[in-house]
Amino acid sequence: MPLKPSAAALLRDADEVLKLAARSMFDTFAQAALGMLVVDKRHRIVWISEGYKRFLPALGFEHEDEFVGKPVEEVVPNTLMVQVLETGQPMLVDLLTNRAGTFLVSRLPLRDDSGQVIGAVGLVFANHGEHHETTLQPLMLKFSQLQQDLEDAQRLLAAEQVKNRRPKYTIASFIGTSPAVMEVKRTARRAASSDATVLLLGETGTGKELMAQAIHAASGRASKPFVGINIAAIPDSLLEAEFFGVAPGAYTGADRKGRSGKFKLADGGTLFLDEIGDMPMAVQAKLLRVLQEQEVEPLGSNRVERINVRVIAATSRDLPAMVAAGQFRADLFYRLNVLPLRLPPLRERVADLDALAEHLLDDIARRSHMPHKSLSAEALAALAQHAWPGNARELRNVLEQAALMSDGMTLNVGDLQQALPGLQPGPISTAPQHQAAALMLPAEVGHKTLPAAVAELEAAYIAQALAQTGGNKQAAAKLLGIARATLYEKMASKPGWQPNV
Ligand SMILES: Nc1ncnc2c1ncn2[C@@H]1O[C@H](COP(=O)(O)OP(=O)(O)OP(=O)(O)O)[C@@H](O)[C@H]1O
Repeated sequence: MPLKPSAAALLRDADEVLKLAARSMFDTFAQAALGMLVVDKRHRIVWISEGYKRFLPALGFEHEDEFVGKPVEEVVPNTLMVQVLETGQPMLVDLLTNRAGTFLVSRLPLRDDSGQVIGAVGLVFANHGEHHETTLQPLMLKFSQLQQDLEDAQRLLAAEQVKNRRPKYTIASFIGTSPAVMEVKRTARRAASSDATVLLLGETGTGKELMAQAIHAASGRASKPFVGINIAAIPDSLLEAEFFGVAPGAYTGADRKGRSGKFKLADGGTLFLDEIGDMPMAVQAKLLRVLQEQEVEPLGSNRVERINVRVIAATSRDLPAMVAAGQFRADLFYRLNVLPLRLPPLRERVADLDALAEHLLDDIARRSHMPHKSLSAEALAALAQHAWPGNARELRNVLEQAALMSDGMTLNVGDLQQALPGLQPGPISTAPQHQAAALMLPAEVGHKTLPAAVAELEAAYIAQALAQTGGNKQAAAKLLGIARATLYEKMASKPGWQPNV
């Protein structure tokens, strides 16, 4: 009768079997996997299998001894081995993507007799690029298909974004015929015909972004993208990635596949840098280099990419004062200030108020599917009294609220006061009467040509009609016996036209 083994002997045997099993499994995995590596608890690679050596060139290493001994996170981009060491939790199946390719991997912690994590083993089972006859092939094929679908979707999205980046505005969309605006538009047309950097200066809401899009649309780059970036809206720590992009494998998380920066997205077109005065000094130095070299280096890459981008910058801040205070680099300021364009605040071009309000009310009606509402002459006179610190944007908001809250088709001072409680009624100008009086026939003909005299009479006659109809252009056109469009044309052709102010 065979001897019954003692409990102690059984335990010893089991321990032996387990050790043997562990060693044999280790050898089996080392052979079955494409590659295998072992790290110690301080993250250092202590061993790699024969198969793993195939990945070294793609990871940027020629010899095993340059790789072994290094912390794993430094030499294998995007690895999560450190997480396994820190949590002691295995990751049985994961996809790892880095500059060597995409791989199906497993990561297992190694523990000592007391259960302490003393290291980890990483196994590479399948390489997405290679088609091995393995049981994992269906899974990798599925992954391959999904990745292809994702790339197709990204390409479609990028094409859509380029379409959406086409500018919405032209120089004619910048409403206004006051002398200040006519001068701005003339300079903008000149700017559009060159590739020089434009610096748009002006208070908030004066139309800097609109003008940037308009210059792009009138330039030779109109068919290429217009890309805008609001520097004030982006945290300082993310600005560089936003501008210059991120190389694949440089980061984990959302950026692990890399992404293009705004400079690259705007290649061939125009990059609009809004709120340039809010740019941190460290990024200013890098921006200056990109503007001078027309080259960008994505974060985490050691390759520079050539770009061809026209820059339009804008700010509402006093850049020369910031330069004097050491808050803005003088060299960058001079590099940006090639073609400065100052957009006048609304209070300096009250003559445009009527046309701008009319345009904005038209736009508000179109977007909200409401009927078009007009302003009474008193309402317009009251608007002319206001200082408009928020400029056209503030005017738009006031008109939008007033249009929404009022029932009638004509907005009066009371309607506007609901949206802008401090609004004061203003005097209605009697200028047309003065002009009409001044048009009495002179004692002698000669100091004015006939066309000039006719134009003067026409302007005064139109002004008189508008005054009589309380600024209602439809009614004024009727009184004058011309079409409304003709009236607009005539008004637009007269710089500085101030019918009601
Ligand atoms: N001259 C103009 N003609 C027509 N619309 C205008 C004009 N100026 C401004 N607007 C309108 O006013 C709003 C604000 O303009 P925009 O965003 O271009 O101003 P901004 O100067 O860039 O402002 P911020 O400095 O606050 O960014 C927009 O809806 C724009 O279409």
